[in-house]
Amino acid sequence: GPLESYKPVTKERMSNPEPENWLMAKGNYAGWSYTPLDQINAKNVKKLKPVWSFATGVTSGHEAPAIINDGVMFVATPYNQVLAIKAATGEQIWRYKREFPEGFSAFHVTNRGVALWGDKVYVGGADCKLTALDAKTGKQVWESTVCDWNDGAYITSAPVAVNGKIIIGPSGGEFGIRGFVKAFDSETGKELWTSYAIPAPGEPGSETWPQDGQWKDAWKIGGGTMWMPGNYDVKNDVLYWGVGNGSPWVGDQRPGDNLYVASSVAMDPETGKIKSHFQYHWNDSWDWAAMNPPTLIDLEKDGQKQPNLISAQRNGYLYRLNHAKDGSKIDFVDARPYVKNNVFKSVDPKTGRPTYNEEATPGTAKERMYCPSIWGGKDWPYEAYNPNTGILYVPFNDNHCMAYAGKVQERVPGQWYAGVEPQDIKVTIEDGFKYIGGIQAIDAATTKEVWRETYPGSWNWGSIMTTASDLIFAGGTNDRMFRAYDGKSGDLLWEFKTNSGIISPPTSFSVDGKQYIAVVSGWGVDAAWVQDLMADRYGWEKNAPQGGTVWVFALGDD
Ligand SMILES: O=C(O)c1cc(C(=O)O)c2c(n1)C(=O)C(=O)c1cc(C(=O)O)[nH]c1-2
Ligand SMILES: [Ca+2]
Repeated sequence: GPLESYKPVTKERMSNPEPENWLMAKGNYAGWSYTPLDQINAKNVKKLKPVWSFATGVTSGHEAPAIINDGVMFVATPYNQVLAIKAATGEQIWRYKREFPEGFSAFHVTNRGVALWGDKVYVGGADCKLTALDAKTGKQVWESTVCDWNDGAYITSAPVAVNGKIIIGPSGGEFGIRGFVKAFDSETGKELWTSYAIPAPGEPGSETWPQDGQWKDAWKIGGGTMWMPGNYDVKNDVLYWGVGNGSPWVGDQRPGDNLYVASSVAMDPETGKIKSHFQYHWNDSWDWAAMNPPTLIDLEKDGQKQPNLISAQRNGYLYRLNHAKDGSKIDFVDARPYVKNNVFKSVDPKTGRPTYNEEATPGTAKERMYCPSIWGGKDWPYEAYNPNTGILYVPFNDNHCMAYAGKVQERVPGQWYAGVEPQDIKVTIEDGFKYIGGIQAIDAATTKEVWRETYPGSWNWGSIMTTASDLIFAGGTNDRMFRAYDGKSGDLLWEFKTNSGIISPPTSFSVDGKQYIAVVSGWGVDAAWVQDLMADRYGWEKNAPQGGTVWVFALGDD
């Protein structure tokens, strides 16, 4: 039956999440994917055993973390389902399910999880809906429309709950969408504001788009979808959000820098106003979205304040930035490649602006080979930051490149509009490659690599979680493994083969003083797409079996 009691989620709790809970996608507003729990440690992690598992009954890629509030777990699945489960025992409390409308399809049918606020659970539907559910019963309280799926937009993101607002951005960067985020009132579902990633003519930044001529309307279909959850600076009340790739991918069909494509933006959560930005690369022509916002860190070394934003971006560079407290500016600090990038000839040490190798910049009817490929040094999976050690853990993919030649496509609402057909993309793997996927541990204070793990036979699509006991947990490989590593040395300490491959972020919680680790196994979407390609071409293992299952682990007796 329904829950008798439920602990409401307040601003105070979201700002300082209790160690026993995992109240939002990345565990805290800063985006750390870190648990303060430390019962499971390097000495005892070998005793980790599954305590329960639960088949969601759904296929397609499961990218939602298990969100936990006071012993209640919420898991979103592809195809518009949400499960509420007793976190310690695996007993189902309720299941919410909503059918897609007739004729609906989306390029990525996946979901990156729920948001919690008050006594409700919020979930985005691929068909452009944002739905509020009663946390006790799973019954719908309100539903609002975020985007128009007939136009090619769809939702995969987890919403972000800030100050009683539910904030979410749709996808559609390959369908000629003009990206945006919207905020809704958590109680009523009333739409409060919309913030576009691409300025309209006359707005600041519009001068970076064609003003006249053949491409003068490029801004209306210019991409820049804001399809991953943002991070939030609670103390200073500033939201940091990521902006995706340019549309079409071919940059010469939208001459100019194209703000705020491939940028991080700082926004006022009250109004959605963009206060400042940093653009990682201008006139994106590589599908190198900057959809993940930087991780907010607070580091001091030798009495010196360190840069307060860090991220491994899809373009293959690791960036450190400094934001003004009030969000009014974002300064470049430094950048270095963490995988091979053959496009950037240099990066201006003052501004961070790259110069390009034209030989690696595709254009209309101009085929060029570039590295990393569209999936980047790192696609959407979350990096993790351990505040005790100052180490950033980056799930990465290296040694992959691709070539394409752009063409002018007519934009038809709802249809593919990348300026190249998917079957004409030529993905190549570097001759004699030793690995593709891996994990890099990077000291945030120096950007020096501390260790790296590499996967000879797999890409890595696994978000990372780090713990107060200095372990990291990650899946992401095609062999269905879920693993624990020593965060300092990178030594593999434990692994467990699940039903399918893991592309959902691991989380941790405790009930009655006992620590658990949760992860959802369920291979699909781009991880599966690229593995099919590797199987055909390099004889890799065929795809991991499909099917979503929630796994929960705890220490056993031996
Ligand atoms: O431009 C966009 O709007 C957009 C959306 C999404 C998505 O919503 O999942 C992906 C991408 N782009 C993308 O470029 C990409 O590589 C990608 C991988 C995945 C995935 O779930 O495995 N989604 C997406
Ligand atoms: Ca994209």
